[in-house]
Amino acid sequence: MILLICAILDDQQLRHLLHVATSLRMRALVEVHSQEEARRAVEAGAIIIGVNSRDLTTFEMHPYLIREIRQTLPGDRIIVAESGIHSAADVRRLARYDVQAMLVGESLVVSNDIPTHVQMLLHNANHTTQVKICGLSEAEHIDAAIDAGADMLGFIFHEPSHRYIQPERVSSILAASRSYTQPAKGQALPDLVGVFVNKEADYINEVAEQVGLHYIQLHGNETPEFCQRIKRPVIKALSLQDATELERMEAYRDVTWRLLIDTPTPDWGGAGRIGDWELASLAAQQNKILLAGGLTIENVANAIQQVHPWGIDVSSGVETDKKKDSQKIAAFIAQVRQSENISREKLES
Ligand SMILES: O=C(O)c1ccccc1NCC(=O)[C@H](O)[C@H](O)COP(=O)(O)O
Repeated sequence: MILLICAILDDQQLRHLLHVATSLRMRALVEVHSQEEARRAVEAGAIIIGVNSRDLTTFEMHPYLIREIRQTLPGDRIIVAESGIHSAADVRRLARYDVQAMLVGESLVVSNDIPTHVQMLLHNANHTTQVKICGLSEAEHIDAAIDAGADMLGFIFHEPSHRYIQPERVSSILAASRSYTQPAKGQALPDLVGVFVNKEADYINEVAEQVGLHYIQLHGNETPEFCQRIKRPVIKALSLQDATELERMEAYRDVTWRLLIDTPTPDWGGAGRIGDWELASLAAQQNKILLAGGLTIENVANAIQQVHPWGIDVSSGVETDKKKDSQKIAAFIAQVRQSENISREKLES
């Protein structure tokens, strides 16, 4: 394998060296550090694209660059995340961006125990469950979610819900969150998810831009065609009534980022009711799903063990009297991580 750094090659050189590599049956890792370089790499025909978070001229780190660049790269390329990969949270973040490989240097060099560090990175790349805390509306609960290691934060833009938050308020509560504005060392910032029910596509795209949402969760009757009009990766919530409905998922597979399996309820979602985990586990065998509906500190370990979802989504289960509860948020996420450690120990024994 050879390394071709986009920043020091013009288009002609890049194409030529890719051609030479292919003719010698070598593979090329084409490294990029901007959207423009990513576009050039794709146009030159690069198959393996490395997104380096480190700016090689200033050595400054841009850990969230990969989130933006990944969304514009075609799904058939092999994506390698490069630089700044230290913690479990860093690796879970990369798993979320569907990168296929990671290139780790510094964190191994400075580690006192390289085998354990490698094991930790691999475990988090392959066996962790993404956690989304949904229905947030106060800075203190955003702090609690980030401190506990939440992977995604959800905001409800559905007016009839008691969890409704005005889009303009999201920026102010994020600005008021100490953990969001000044994350501790080793802490990765979660991605922001906006939850909408049967809203116009233009409105959703506008709110996404205004708030800086990373993902859009569509929780109503939105069709696969509608999902394609959304300018951010879509999480489509589906409430499956029975096994015949598993076919319905297929129509959404190519036009969404993830599917979320929720319990059918008249108010669309967030009702705190457990769904059919057997059905969800069939769905999880076919797709990377988020499991939602009535998850709590008490039942989440069983849910993960039975369903094997890619991620889980909770709202009511981390509330007391219909308000988010920081202690429950922390205990819920701790429970998820503990259940992963138990499964890892089982795998290793
Ligand atoms: O939370 C709401 O009020 C809500 C209203 C309308 C559509 C979706 C809604 N929530 C989405 C979620 O919070 C989750 O995706 C999921 O339904 C979790 O629910 P819960 O059973 O409360 O954990």
